[in-house]
Amino acid sequence: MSKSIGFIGAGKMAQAIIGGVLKSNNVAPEQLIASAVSKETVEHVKKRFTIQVTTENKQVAEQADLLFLAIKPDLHFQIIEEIKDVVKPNAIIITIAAGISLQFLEESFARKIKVIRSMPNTPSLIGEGMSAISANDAVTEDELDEVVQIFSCFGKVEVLNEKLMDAIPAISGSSPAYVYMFIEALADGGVKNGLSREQAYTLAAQAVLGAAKMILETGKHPGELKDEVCTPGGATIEAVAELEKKGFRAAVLSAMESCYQKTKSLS
Ligand SMILES: NC(=O)C1=CN([C@@H]2O[C@H](COP(=O)(O)OP(=O)(O)OC[C@H]3O[C@@H](n4cnc5c(N)ncnc54)[C@H](O)[C@@H]3O)[C@@H](O)[C@H]2O)C=CC1
Ligand SMILES: O=C(O)[C@@H]1CCC=N1
Repeated sequence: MSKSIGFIGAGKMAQAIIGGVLKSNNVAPEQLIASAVSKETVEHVKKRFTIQVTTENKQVAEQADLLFLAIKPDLHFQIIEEIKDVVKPNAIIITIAAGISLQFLEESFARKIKVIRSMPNTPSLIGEGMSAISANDAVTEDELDEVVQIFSCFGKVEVLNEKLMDAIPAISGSSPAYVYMFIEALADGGVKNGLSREQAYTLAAQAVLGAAKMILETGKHPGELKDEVCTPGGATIEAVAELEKKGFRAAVLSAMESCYQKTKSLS
């Protein structure tokens, strides 16, 4: 990959993608450029990743073949106004924002332009991201393959019909937050039972990682894997019964519904 990759916005998610792309060794730091408003942020990003940085969004837009809009949803219109006349004619614009549709991007640029709607997540930083992407019809198959390759540098990627994109924050974009809450709660329980904090985080996080990998690598149904842990008359089924009584699954579904509705309201 020899193209220039630009990021307008250099916050948490942009840095996770930059870190993941560089970790893959498929892209050199000189190919990346990022802009942010504050000098502190650009200096921090430069020091952390040794990529090009600027406080001028137009400089990124002029240079990038693949241009990530890594800004809050409500800033898209304003920033597209700022850059739309200097974006390269064949550039592919990739938003990572919740709720920003392909139609909104096309209309904001007010011309036929190659646009991709994506929803990554923060584990991209360590190459374990999960992203979903959707392209408009101006993006060719070869270009989409190239974008998939970039996203694959920092994790798994699914190409979806855009009508499913509002569902993605709830299941994989935002869900690391709920998983961290679960790990924190597991660790609190471990500490309550006498483990050190450090031991508790290691034990809890590795159990979650291992359980997730069992689903991906064995292809077994999560219910079957759960049943394998529950010894008849044993300790696990007591915990499972308590989680059911306290509405664990219902709480997750209800949280996801709130996330989905909020995502839809952002569009
Ligand atoms: N944090 C997460 O886990 C995920 C976030 N996203 C999406 O990523 C986007 C950014 O979110 P975060 O990185 O979490 O936020 P953040 O607040 O960490 O980063 C936002 C960045 O935008 C920059 N910015 C603000 N105004 C600007 C302007 N006028 N010109 C250039 N840059 C400007 C800020 O300097 C900052 O670097 C959001 O749209 C969010 O929906 C998507 C998936 C996961
Ligand atoms: O909280 C948000 O709106 C973004 C979208 C997915 C993760 N963070």
